[in-house]
Amino acid sequence: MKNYKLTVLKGDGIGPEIVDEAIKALDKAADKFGFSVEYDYQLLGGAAIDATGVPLPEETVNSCKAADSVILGAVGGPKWDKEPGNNRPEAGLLGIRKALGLYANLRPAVIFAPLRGASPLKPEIIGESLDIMVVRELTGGIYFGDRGTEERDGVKSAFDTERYSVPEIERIARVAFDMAQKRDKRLTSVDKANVLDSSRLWRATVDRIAKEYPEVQVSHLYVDNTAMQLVRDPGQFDVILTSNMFGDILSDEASMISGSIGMLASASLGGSGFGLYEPIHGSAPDIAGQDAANPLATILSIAMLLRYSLDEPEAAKAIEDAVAKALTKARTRDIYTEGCGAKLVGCGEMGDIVASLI
Ligand SMILES: NC(=O)c1ccc[n+]([C@@H]2O[C@H](COP(=O)([O-])OP(=O)(O)OC[C@H]3O[C@@H](n4cnc5c(N)ncnc54)[C@H](O)[C@@H]3O)[C@@H](O)[C@H]2O)c1
Ligand SMILES: CC(C)[C@H](C(=O)O)[C@@H](O)C(=O)O
Ligand SMILES: [Mg+2]
Repeated sequence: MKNYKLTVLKGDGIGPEIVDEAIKALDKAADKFGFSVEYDYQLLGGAAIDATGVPLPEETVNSCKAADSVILGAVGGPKWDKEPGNNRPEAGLLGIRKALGLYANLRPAVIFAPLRGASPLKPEIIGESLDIMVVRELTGGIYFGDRGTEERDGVKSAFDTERYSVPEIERIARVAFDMAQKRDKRLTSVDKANVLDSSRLWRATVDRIAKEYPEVQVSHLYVDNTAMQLVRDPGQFDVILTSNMFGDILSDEASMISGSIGMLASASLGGSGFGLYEPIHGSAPDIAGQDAANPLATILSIAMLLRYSLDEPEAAKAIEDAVAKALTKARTRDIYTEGCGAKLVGCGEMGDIVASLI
């Protein structure tokens, strides 16, 4: 029997609640499809600061490097907001992405049919279906450029630098083009080339890589226009290729079209089979500990893990099908609407229902 070794980083806030439900689904899928999973639980973020003084302990990095892949909940919360920038929980998250070389972040925004009424967009705007893949560069750009705070002549200032090299753009562009080639063959590269040098290099590099993929139809949009187009006509997008910060912002926007940020999964990959799987949302301190969080983004991240890293496509599909079925029976608060026909449940019950349907 195949045995997979996974490092699990529950993190903070709702992190432990949603990860527990995701593990339930994975264990059920393992039973059903005949493989086993070993978990190594490690600390990241605020939980790691409390226990060790730093958001990314070396033991965590070592465990992740020795694992087949990593499952992550979310990090951060008001308790640690006063930590210096390089010791915040979020610095731990950026640190683990960088340490593992996970430069490609896939964030699929799909709408499950039962949730059409939960989307803030009108049905005629959503159209028949919605299936957008945001490909976000994850280990470069302004998140990792030179930064600092300084004071001159009594005036304080701070700066962060957006910097991209040609090889960084080339490798993320290839991920997005490969993805588009397997999907509807439409790729939109999003930048701010009317203002930023880094975006002009991005655009020129994407155009050069595009020549390797003659079947893929490429367009370029400015990020401000993209934010508007996503709610005007989301169906125009297939694959969106963009930088670290623009991808962060646009994927939160795209998530809402699918009904809730609690629905959007993600895979962070580095060119090998190894990956880190996490929901795109944060630690939601406002609902932590209330059994109110939607665990489906994390459960759907497990489906991505099974598909992209563990090569268990049938188990992945079984989880996605179970989520689709579960949505007709039960909903957490964020996706519940009056008259939807499903019952209002907490995080734990939602996880139980999904697991029972696998
Ligand atoms: N990947 C990560 O670990 C990650 C991502 C984003 C934010 N954060 C951190 O999380 C903390 C809170 O940030 P924020 O409030 O801006 O973003 P957030 O995503 O945590 O929450 C935004 C809103 O969405 C709701 N929400 C999020 N996930 C939900 C879920 N699964 N089910 C139901 N509702 C959900 C929250 O209740 C909140 O109202 C901050 O410390 C931030 O830095 C971490
Ligand atoms: C918490 C933060 C560092 C993180 C990011 O900006 O990448 C989050 O918003 C995300 O989308 O995963
Ligand atoms: Mg984000």
